[in-house]
Formats: sequence, C-alpha cells, structure tokens
Amino acid sequence: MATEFRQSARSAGPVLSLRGATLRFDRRTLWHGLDLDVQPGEFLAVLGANGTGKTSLLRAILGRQPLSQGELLVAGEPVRSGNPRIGYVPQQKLADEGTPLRARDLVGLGIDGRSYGFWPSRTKRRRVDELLAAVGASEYANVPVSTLSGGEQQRLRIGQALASDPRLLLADEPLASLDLSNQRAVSELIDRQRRERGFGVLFVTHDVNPVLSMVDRVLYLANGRFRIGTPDEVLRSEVLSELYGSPVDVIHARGRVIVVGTPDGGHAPHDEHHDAGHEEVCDHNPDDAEAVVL
Ligand SMILES: Nc1ncnc2c1ncn2[C@@H]1O[C@H](COP(=O)(O)OP(=O)(O)OP(=O)(O)O)[C@@H](O)[C@H]1O
Repeated sequence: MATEFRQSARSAGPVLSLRGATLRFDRRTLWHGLDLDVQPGEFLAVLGANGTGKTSLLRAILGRQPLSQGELLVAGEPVRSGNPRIGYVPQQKLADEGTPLRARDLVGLGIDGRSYGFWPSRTKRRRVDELLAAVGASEYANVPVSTLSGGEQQRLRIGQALASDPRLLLADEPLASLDLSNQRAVSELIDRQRRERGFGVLFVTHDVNPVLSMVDRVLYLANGRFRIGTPDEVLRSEVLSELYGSPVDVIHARGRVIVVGTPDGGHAPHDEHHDAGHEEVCDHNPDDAEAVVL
C-alpha cells in the first residue's frame, strides 16, 4: 500500500494524508484507524474534549510523536521534524515580561529557525516586513513583544509560522485566552491567509463557534473514536450521541452551536478491553451525571 499511497498523495496533492493512523499510550487508545486527506486551502477544525488527543495529532504530524500504527504523509512525504512545509502556531504562551525580543525578531525566528542557509540581512529584513504586513503587525514591528497584547502576540506567531511559506498550517488553540474581537481578528487572519496562499489548516479548538463560518470540515475526537465531515454532517445530536456512546444534544441557537452532554457518558475511553470484546464494568449512572457543555 505504502508506495501507491505515497504516489497518489504526491500527485493528487493533499497536504496531509493519514491512513489507518492510530495513537496509543499504554493501553489507552487516543484515536484509531484515522483516514484523512486535507486538501490545499482546506480549513479543518479539530474538536474534542480535553485529553482526546488533539495536540498529540499535531505532534505526530510534526514528527515529534511516532504513530502506533498507520501512515502519515505531509505533502506526499513521510513526516520529519523541522519540515518547512509545515507552519506551527503552538498553544499560546505569553512572552515573559522584560524579554528584549521585538516583534520583528519574533517573526524573524521563523526564518532563522529553518535551515535555509545564509540570508543576507537586507533580504531577511524585507521578508520580515512582508510577513509583518501580512499579519497586520507592521505598526508595532519594533516594539518589545512582552509589552504587546495576547492578540498582537498571536498575530506575530502566525507571521512566524508563515515564514517558510508552508503548505500546511497547524494551529493549537490559537484563540485561547483572547477576547472576542481578537478571536475574530486572529481567525479571520488565518482564513484570509489560507485563501491567498492556499495552505491547508488544522485548527485545534475547544469552541468551533468563532470559526464556524470558515470551517470546511471538522474532525471530532471522542472516546478513542472520531467523526469527519462538514459541520452540518458531524455537529448533530445523533452523530455525537453515537460517537460519545451517551445522549448528547447539539443545540443551534443564533448561529452558534452548543454541544451538551454528560462528561464521559459513563463510558471509559476506547481501550484494549473493548477491542478484545470484554465489557467494561462501570458503576457510573449517566442519569446521575450533570449535563455540561462539551
Ligand atoms: N508522550 C506521552 N506519553 C503518555 N501519555 C501521553 C503522552 N502524550 C500525551 N499523552 C496523554 O494523551 C492524552 C491526550 O493528550 P493531548 O494533549 O493530545 O490531548 P488534547 O486533546 O490536546 O487535550 P487538551 O484539550 O487538554 O489540550 C492525555 O491524557 C495525555 O496525558
């Protein structure tokens, strides 16, 4: 399968291809048998509760976490760490107070951090200016990063991630701890850039609402299993109830989607016992559990 799969991924051009991808830690299976192709320019939201393996998926794509089973290609090539075809916006970490780094230095790290060989300083400066303009950060180019707001710092991280002109952008909770207007600004920035530059996006988020209008498909992870499809196909009560193995209500109100259910739903995560056909013994009564927004 491997050769055929690689050839088709290269010629047909998905920026990310997974076949039978499985990630297991000890006996816990985070996801199993994941088949997924992400096309150039596609916006895929990765959804799921805490600990379902969203960040681990990004780590696998970055070559930092080997799969337990299956195959994973980035732009038709096997994963490798430091792949310039991937831009990565890690979970938000604000710059330490007093850090002397300026906004342009942070973006420039996206160039220096890659093995491009020698960059003449004028060429690098022009490239950094282009990236700062692309993410709307030119006016604070020379300001120390630690004095900038969370939203402003996040723009710079996106600029840094775009430095290698990636074909795939991985963004891990890029809206976390941003206020509503910055959530909108940052998500619109990613949306505009993927349309202009044609890279695919994997956007990990707990709340799909800020990006609902931009998302082409969602990958929803729960209980070691997953569903992939358009938001209308996946974000439905019957689909998520089946995925969680317990009643889940998907409520659509004022253009927002709210997923309400019982955490864990009385089911243990997918593990070897289930694969072996053994019944989990569980004294948890789902009727006793409080409904929460998942
Ligand atoms: N190297 C590892 N060894 C063992 N367990 C790990 C390892 N990496 C991650 N895990 C476990 O895998 C699970 C999934 O972690 P991951 O960070 O991928 O979840 P997540 O969906 O991104 O969660 P969150 O939404 O809280 O960020 C967690 O229980 C975590 O402790």
